Amino acid sequence: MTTLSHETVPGPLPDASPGNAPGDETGAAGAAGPTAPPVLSVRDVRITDHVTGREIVHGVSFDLVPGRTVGIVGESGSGKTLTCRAALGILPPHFEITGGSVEISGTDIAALTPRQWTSLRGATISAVFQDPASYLNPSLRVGPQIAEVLRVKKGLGRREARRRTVELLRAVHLRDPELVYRQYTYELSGGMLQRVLIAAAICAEPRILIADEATTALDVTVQAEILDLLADLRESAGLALVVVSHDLAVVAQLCDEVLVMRRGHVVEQGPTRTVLHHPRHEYTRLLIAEHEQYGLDTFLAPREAS
Ligand SMILES: Nc1ncnc2c1ncn2[C@@H]1O[C@H](COP(=O)(O)OP(=O)(O)OP(=O)(O)O)[C@@H](O)[C@H]1O
Repeated sequence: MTTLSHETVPGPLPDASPGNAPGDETGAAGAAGPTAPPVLSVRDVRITDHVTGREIVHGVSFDLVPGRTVGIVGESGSGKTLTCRAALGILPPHFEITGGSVEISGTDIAALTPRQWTSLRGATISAVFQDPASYLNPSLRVGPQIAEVLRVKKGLGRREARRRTVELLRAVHLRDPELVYRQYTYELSGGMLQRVLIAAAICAEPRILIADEATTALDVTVQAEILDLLADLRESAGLALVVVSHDLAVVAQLCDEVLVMRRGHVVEQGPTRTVLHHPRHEYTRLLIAEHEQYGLDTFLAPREAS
């Protein structure tokens, strides 16, 4: 992994993902290149809320290959999280995929048994969400919670699981991993917690990581570090990433392809640069205009000249 740097900070003006040469509209090839078979294939997915009988997500499609990143942006309530939860097999109880399909490493998830889901989650597809505290048990030290996942998913013994957990905590750039291992969530800052959660999400070496607003609650500098970390993991482990964000700057920094969602529809989709430089849909233009006040224009301007 590379050293994390505050210089890549973001805020709002990062460049697209590291493998992208200027003008390369196809984006980073990452570990496997764009022609590798997709690890995640979402085809015209529709999601219905059975309480209201209404379709909430009206057809989302994308393919994700190792080492690449797909971004999903859009206003609150547009269906970004539901789409991710559908791919993870964790839709809220009264929601259901009512059209299309999701394939993980070539397997249609509709055919998976609960037992198969259990072995797939964490080991093949994993996720980091916005609120770390809600995914870690506050009454247990954080290290043993990750070690437990390693024991279950990787069959490691107690001592080896502990050793590997400390290694993972170091890999996500926590300064004193031995100490963090023994700490409780309330003892950690937001940025530290988010790193712990990333360590937990990647501990079983998944091929796909979904980061749903994973940096939203963090200040700009910590957000930059976490984004760097995700980019590092993508490069070093060939992770395929799905990044959900309301922040176009985050998407500009990390994603090869972007989907713009509004009210359950994908209104625009394509290589990140094409979408950000030449938005075709009025709503995408609006999103970009909203970001310009934070400096996305300085990201866009040099590219327009190239
Ligand atoms: N557990 C739930 N129960 C009831 N309605 C839900 C639930 N989860 C999502 N919804 C509804 O489904 C729609 C899509 O929600 P979703 O969480 O996918 O949006 P989102 O784009 O991720 O929004 P945000 O950016 O605020 O997270 C919204 O109208 C939301 O209110």
